[in-house]
Amino acid sequence: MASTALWSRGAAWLRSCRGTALQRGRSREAPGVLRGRGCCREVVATCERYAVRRLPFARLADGDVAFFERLMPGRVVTGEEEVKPFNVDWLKSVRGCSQLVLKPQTTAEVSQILRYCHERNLAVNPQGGNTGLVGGSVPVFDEIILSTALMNQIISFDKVSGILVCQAGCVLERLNEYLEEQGFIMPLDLGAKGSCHIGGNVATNAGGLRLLRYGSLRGTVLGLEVVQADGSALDCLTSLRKDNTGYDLKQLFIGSEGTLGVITAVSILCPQKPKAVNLAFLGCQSFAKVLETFTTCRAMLGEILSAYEFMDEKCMELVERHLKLSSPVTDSPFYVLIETSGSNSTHDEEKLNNFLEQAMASGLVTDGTVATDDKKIKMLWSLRERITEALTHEGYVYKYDISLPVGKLYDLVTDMRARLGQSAKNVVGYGHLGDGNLHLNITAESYSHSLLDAIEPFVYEWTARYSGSISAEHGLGFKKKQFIQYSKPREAVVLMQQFKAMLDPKGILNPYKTLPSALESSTC
Ligand SMILES: O=C(O)CC[C@@H](O)C(=O)O
Ligand SMILES: [Zn+2]
Repeated sequence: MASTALWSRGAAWLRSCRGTALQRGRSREAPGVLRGRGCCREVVATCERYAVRRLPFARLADGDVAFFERLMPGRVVTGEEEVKPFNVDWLKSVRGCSQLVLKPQTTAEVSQILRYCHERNLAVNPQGGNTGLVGGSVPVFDEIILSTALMNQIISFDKVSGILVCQAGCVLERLNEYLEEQGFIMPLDLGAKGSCHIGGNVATNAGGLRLLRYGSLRGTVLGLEVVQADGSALDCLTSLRKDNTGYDLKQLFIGSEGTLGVITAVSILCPQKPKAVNLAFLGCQSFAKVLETFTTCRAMLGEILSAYEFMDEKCMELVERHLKLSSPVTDSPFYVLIETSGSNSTHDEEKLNNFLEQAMASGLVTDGTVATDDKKIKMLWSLRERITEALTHEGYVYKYDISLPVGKLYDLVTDMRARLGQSAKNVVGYGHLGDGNLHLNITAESYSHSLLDAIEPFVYEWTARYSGSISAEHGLGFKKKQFIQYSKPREAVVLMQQFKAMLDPKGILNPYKTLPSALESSTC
């Protein structure tokens, strides 16, 4: 974590980067190229704001397309309409201008694609299910899109060890369904499970709803197969739980957002499917009570506690209004979801009931409902999982994914609300309280530069003041990369840039993402 002194230096570093590069950016090609190719207003604005300009990669030529068509006939997409959905992120806030999507099926094909692009100096945007929220999964300019959509084979599952080996393009929910049939589950669960790919999950080190119980992918991913920028395959696809031979290289690729290599296969340790799952959905009258309820339930439920999520009343109002869902618990400023996963339903229900009785008696909780059957559990989870979707109905959404000491989590929402007053439509807070992860979302009718100025860098300064992280689980992608120094000291960023330069000397892999580029930092 960056110390306060380093952070102050970091802020000055950022300001000087913006000043210098902006002036250069204006006189060069980026904004013109973007406008000419129909990029959306926000990406033009963001490129101007952070002086992102197209790096001197080669431009796609007819000969390149012909090469790929020979390599994988029928899996090369060039039609403008067909390429369109791959060019825009799920939030529709970042839009690239790629003219080519490649859909390899094998690691050998990924190798051949990257070897060719490396030689030709063509930039590549690796893309999984395209569910990212920071503009990391779509091209910024005309990068070739390398989609893992057809790399969707399960390679093996070992029932004794619970280790699954699969290709990177497997959809998370499909993997979970497959495992459930064998009495196991994925250690990861998130709202986008129906479309996100496991390779993308690993590349962003996605956190999600089960992290409290099963830990992060940094612990559950045992091995990776990665294709490097020059096309050479790196086989670290071990299924060993213990392996202390040299550096753990896979960790470098977990959370690297496709900037260091393309993940083609994953080996992952999967937990046993719990025999009994219960869900309590409760109303609390203050955030202090949300915190105390967490402390109490953790102490009383012990190892069967598998999730502790919270949302504020504004989230609930939007979910009910836009998605026509109806909450069985109402009239509370805060709501919490407490999930238990265990092996004995009688024992677990008894523990949960004891906790609920105490929580009600002491006034921690004022209302609530408990679900033990699948249908009701799913319905209650959807009130929390679909907040992201509900927010998109409100107009433009400014998203922040912050790690903080748990006691400070909601203060940021309150301070932001006071700061923005009527200039924002909604300022809402929800997230993975058990992991100290706040999702602060601000909505407005449409994108506005002045509202962004009121939010940033205030939100990052606030986070750094309490030694938090400006990206808990979504990554930095395109939208947040210029703010990395609020959470990392300059020395760490320089080291990261050195790793990038070593593994991808031409910078062809997911350029303009995750790190302030060497070009920009060299101007500082
Ligand atoms: O939309 C968001 O800000 C959060 C999305 C996701 O991480 C969640 O926890 O629902
Ligand atoms: Zn989340």
